[in-house]
Amino acid sequence: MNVPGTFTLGPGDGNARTGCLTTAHGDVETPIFMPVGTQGTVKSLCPTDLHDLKAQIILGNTYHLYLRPGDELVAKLGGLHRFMGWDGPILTDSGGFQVFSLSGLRQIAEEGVTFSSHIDGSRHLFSPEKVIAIQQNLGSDIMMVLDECVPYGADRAYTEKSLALTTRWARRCRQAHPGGHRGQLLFGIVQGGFFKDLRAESAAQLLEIGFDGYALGGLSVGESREEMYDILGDATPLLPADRPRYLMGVGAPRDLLAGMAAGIDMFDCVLPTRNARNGTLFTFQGKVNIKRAEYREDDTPLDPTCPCYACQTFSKAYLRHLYVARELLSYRLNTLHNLTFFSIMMERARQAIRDGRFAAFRAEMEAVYPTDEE
Ligand SMILES: CCNc1nc2cc3[nH]c(NC)nc3cc2c(=O)[nH]1
Ligand SMILES: [Zn+2]
Repeated sequence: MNVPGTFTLGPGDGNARTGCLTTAHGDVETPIFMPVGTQGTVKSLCPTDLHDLKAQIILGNTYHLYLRPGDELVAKLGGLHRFMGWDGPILTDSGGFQVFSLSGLRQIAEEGVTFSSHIDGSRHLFSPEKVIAIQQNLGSDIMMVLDECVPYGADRAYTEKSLALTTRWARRCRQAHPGGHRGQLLFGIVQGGFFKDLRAESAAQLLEIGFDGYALGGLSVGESREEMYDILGDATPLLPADRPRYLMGVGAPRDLLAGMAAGIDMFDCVLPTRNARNGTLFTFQGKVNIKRAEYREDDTPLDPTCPCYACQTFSKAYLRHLYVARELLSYRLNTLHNLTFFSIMMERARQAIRDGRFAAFRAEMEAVYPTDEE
């Protein structure tokens, strides 16, 4: 068993690469898509479902779990793995992004960010030290530093000032969690908005501090696809090739392919789980909007090539009925299917990279997923 944090590169194809990241709860084959389990659950699924669809690692949100049920409680009950019954790797974000996108009345200062809970309005402070303590309590295998996700459209002066603070926070996070502490890894987050020189500065500063992996933050925040790809292509090579590279909040099939082509190893996005709940299903023949009337009498499976329980057991007509009737089973079957699709797509991508045919695989998928509006 390798030491947590060991990252072994496998065959590559252009900038795309395969790898294996060792964590305290098992190895993760990359490139990997991480299902989002915001409040200690991937909505509507049991951990057994996640194992069945070959999920390797899931994401938990520090902001939510800190507010409810509380990180101290989770620690007292044995940590997040035991609490939620998931024995595989868990990555927790640092809450920074949720604070900026969910809470009200937030103030940013040297000490950290103060905010009001979206649940009961109570006031809280997330300092670098605090978010490290929370993630240590949760016992996640990969922790993220506290950062400011610079809003899309921020000017250079704001971006520069924010970057300097984010780097000081990253240093404080590293000091609060020295390398190898209890096998929990710590990833830094590159910011710098859409200014390439600031992105380079951010990456260099984080490298100097030294992290177990490096994330690209501040993307998928409302920018156009071309703006994201421009920064992606420019910033990814700045991240050390021998450490995992994580593109936060991405994404649609097309964006996963672009990320892998640029050399990204890890992804997370609410798309498959959120879209499942609004009836948008992903198949290898393209997207299916299950609520459409055309499926009312369609007795065929959603995707005959899909091994998931929903496709092996039910017709589109039934899936449509459940959705229209707002039945709970609709969320479960749709989520099972969408995460199975993402899991299979990533497995096929890893194999395509190993076989040196990633470009062909990407073209094949893009023919089916031309320009996802997401
Ligand atoms: C770990 C918390 N920090 C942190 N999370 C993020 C989550 C994102 N999710 C999206 N699009 C859905 N962009 C993101 C950027 C960041 C980012 O810049 N920082
Ligand atoms: Zn399926």
